[in-house]
Order: sequence, then C-alpha cells, then structure tokens
Amino acid sequence: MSGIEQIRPIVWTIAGSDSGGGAGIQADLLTMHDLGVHGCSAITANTAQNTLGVPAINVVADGVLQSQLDALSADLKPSAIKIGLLANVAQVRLVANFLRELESRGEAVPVVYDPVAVATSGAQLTEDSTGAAVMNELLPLCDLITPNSIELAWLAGGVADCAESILAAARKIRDGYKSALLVTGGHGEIEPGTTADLLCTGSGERIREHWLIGKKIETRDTHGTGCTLSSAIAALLALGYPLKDACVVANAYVRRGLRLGNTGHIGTGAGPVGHCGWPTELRDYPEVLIAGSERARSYGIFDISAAASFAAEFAQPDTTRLGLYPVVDTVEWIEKLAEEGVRTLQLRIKHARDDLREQIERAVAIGRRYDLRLFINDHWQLAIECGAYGVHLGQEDLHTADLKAIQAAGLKLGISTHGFFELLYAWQYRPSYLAIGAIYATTTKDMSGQLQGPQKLALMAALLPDYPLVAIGGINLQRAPDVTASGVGSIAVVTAITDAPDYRQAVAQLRAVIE
Ligand SMILES: Cc1ncc(COP(=O)(O)OP(=O)(O)O)c(N)n1
Ligand SMILES: Cc1ncsc1CCOP(=O)(O)O
Ligand SMILES: [Mg+2]
Repeated sequence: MSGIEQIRPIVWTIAGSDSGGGAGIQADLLTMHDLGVHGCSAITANTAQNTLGVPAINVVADGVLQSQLDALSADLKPSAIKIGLLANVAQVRLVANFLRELESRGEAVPVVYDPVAVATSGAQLTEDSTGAAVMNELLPLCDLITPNSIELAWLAGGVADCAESILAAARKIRDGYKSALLVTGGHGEIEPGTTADLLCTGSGERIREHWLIGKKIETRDTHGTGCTLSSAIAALLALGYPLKDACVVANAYVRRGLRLGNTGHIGTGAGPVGHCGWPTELRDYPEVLIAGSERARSYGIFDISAAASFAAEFAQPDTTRLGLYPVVDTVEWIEKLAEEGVRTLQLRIKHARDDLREQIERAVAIGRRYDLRLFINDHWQLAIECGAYGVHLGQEDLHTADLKAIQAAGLKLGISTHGFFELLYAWQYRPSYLAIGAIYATTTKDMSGQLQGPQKLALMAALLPDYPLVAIGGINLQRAPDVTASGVGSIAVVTAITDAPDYRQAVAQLRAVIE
C-alpha cells in the first residue's frame, strides 16, 4: 500500500451473510457504498434467509473467519470496523483477539458493534451463551454498541421495555464499559406514533444521555435497519465524523431509507429498508430531546432545574440573511463598522473589565443609532438590562443562562453549534439564528477537533434552507465564496476585518461577496 493514496476510506464489516440481500453483510456493503467508503467483509455465518424468516444459520469455521481477517489486514487497512452477527463464544473470542492484536500493533480504529441476537422477524441468531463472552471480552474493545431494546435486555439482564427500564439497563452497561451506547427504539413506542433511540456517551460524572426522537414511519420494509444503522455509523466515523454526529446522520440515513423504501416491494414479508443516499432533508433527522422540556417527562430525563430556564421560539430577525457579521471586542470597532454600513455585529468581550456594563450600554446606544442587529456575546444578564438587540450563546451556556428571561425581554438569541448533533440540539430552541463553526482553522480561538470544512457546512445548511444561518471560523476574502456557496446567509469574521491592513476595504470586499 505504501505510496498509494487511498481515495475512499476502507471499512470492514465482520458479520453474517443474508442470502435474501436485506440485512447483514449485504446491507452493510450497500450502506458503505452509498456513504462513500469502500466496504470489505469477513463473513461469520451464511444465513439461509428471505423476507419471511431465517431457516438456517450456517456458521463458518473459526479458520474460515480468521483467514478472511488475515487477508484483509495484510492489504486493506480499515479506518473503522463494524461487527454484526457473532454466532458463538468462539467467534466472539476470535474477533476480540484480533482487535487486541490490532491495538497492540498501534492499528486500533473505531469499532461499532451491533449485537445481532434477534432478527426483526423474531428469529434468534446467536447462541445464548455468547452474551457473557460479549460482555467480558468484546465490549471493552468497542467504541459504540448499538443494541435494540431486546438485545439491551439480553446484555444487561432483566427487561428494557419502557423509558425508565431502558435507561436503567443502559446505565448498567455504561457503568462497566468505556463504549458509548445507542439503543435503537424501532421495536417499541414510548410516545404513541414515535420511535426513540437512546444515545449514551461519556463516562463517570460526564455521562450524557440523549433521546433521539422521530415520527414512526409506517412501512413493511424494515429488514436490515440495525445493520444499516451500525454500518452507516462506522462509515461516517471512517469519514472523520465525531461519534454523536455519526449517530444522528446514520439515524437520518435509516429513516430516509424507511420513508423512501425500494422501488416496489421485495419479497412477500418484511422487505429490506431502502438505501437512498445522503439524508438531505431535516424531516429524516431525529429531534434531540432537551431535559428541560415538558416532553422529557415521558422519557425519564426531565430536569426540574433545566425546566426553570428552558424556552423555545425566540424572536426572529427581520431577515434570514444576516450578511457580513463582524465579531469585535470594543465599542470603538462597533462604531467604526456601523459607519461603514455593516448591519449585523457582535460585541465579544472576553477579558474581565470593571466597565463592562458601560461598554455594553455604549454599544447598545450605537446599535440604536445605526439600527444595528447588535448581539452581545456571553453577558446575557447585562444584555437584557441594557436592552440589547440580541445575545449570542455557546452550547455550554444553554445550561446556565436563563433562556426564559432572554425570551421574555424580547431579545434575539444566536447559538453556536459545531456539527450535526449540536445543530439538531440547538434547533430545538428555535433560536433567532444558528451559527456553525469553525469552518476553517482559526488563530482567534482554540477550535481544534471542531473544524467543519465547507462541504460539511453545505450538508448542514441544506437541512435548514430558510433559516438564518451564520458560518464562522477562519473565513477570509479568499474563502468567502466557498462559504456563501453552502447557502448560509451570513458570515461572521474577526481577524479578516480587525487584522486587515485597511478595514474599510476589507468590509467592502467581504460585503460584495456575501451580500
Ligand atoms: C456568530 C458567532 N458564532 C459563534 C461564536 C462562538 O460563540 P461561543 O461558542 O459562545 O464562544 P465564544 O465566542 O464565547 O468564545 C460567536 N461568538 N459568534
Ligand atoms: C469566536 C469563534 N467561534 C468559533 S470560531 C471563532 C473565531 C473566529 O475568528 P476568525 O474569523 O478570526 O477566524
Ligand atoms: Mg460565548
């Protein structure tokens, strides 16, 4: 491989073959191809299957499985691995050993394990005794496991058939393992007419639980949804998506496949889910439940203190296209840029200063004089007290700021997001605008690990074509055309203006591109 650049990342699926072409290896390879990675397979069992059931599970010999893994690792190095059906304890051990070897050679990659124990048809696919081996040997090597609620109960012991018992079973697994958990909810309805997946990430004190909720899609063709979901996540991880983003995009990919299906039914039973390309429509994406919302009561995560300050539906700006949006740290800059005809501005004061209130009061007064859309970063109480046009908050501020008070005062609200998950999360607040960043590397703020790039920006912007969106981070005159091509109506910049040799010229040139 040396010297040859791989254009498409490689993803392996270690799973069972479905002779009916709807689930297992077949669904995995369709998904991987659809999402732009090259799929390789190591087959654990040749199941005899159709859309009606599973007449036989023909488990491959250990040597057959091992030889496939060895052949792949000699040539086709993976960027992520998806594991599906492991038919017995010996296969669990073999795969676990193989993963440990990869780790010891410094070749570890993200591993997504879909513990395929029961097919959608109800057929049992793995020996009962594999549960303990999975827990002891495989889970410690996985980054994410994606059980359905039946498989969750199988792994954790007990039942997992309502929000509280699913949360309890998930916590039991999370207590012992580093792996994140995505419990798929296609088999039950916590709220009538909806499906809900539980995403658990982090560990110890920082464990995070999110319900991803979608309208139930009425279709007969649900075969292979679990395989499709887990291989989509592996593909997205290989493409460099962070775990939570990979989970929500994969959820949308499956929901799109359920909604659009195949052209005509395949088979006489539960046909395969469709594989219909990148999910470009918001309606396929899940809602991310917010713990302060009333709805969270049904899902066992209602937080009374979060509810005290939770609000949604903020005042909308007069336009969805906010144009050039300089972010500056002094009142003097606000005035100079207002003079140049800039309409959207942010005062972002990061250093403690005694005259903060006075600065904000002065900025607000200039804002009124020039009819600016002036947002105050961070200092939401002072923004309310001084009667500012709006406030800009980061994700972490959403848990501490009094959003009810901001809304009641009639202030506009902008929220920072970094990727698909945060975009969907912030969307639940229906803010006045959503900012997406950092698009490029920037020296203004440490955004390492949060770079989006213009292509991903365009994929996110496509979800909210009529909503005020702002792109920020490392944007300058040269990059601005690629950013505006994504469809966002506003570009926020710091250094492209404040460090420009001639800020007036920079404003004029940037406005010419953006507005
Ligand atoms: C328009 C816009 N987008 C994003 C940010 C970043 O805000 P935040 O996440 O609150 O981080 P700090 O700016 O406070 O460091 C922004 N200020 N403006
Ligand atoms: C505040 C902030 N939030 C995300 S990136 C960024 C800095 C943008 O600065 P610049 O335009 O100089 O890259
Ligand atoms: Mg802030």
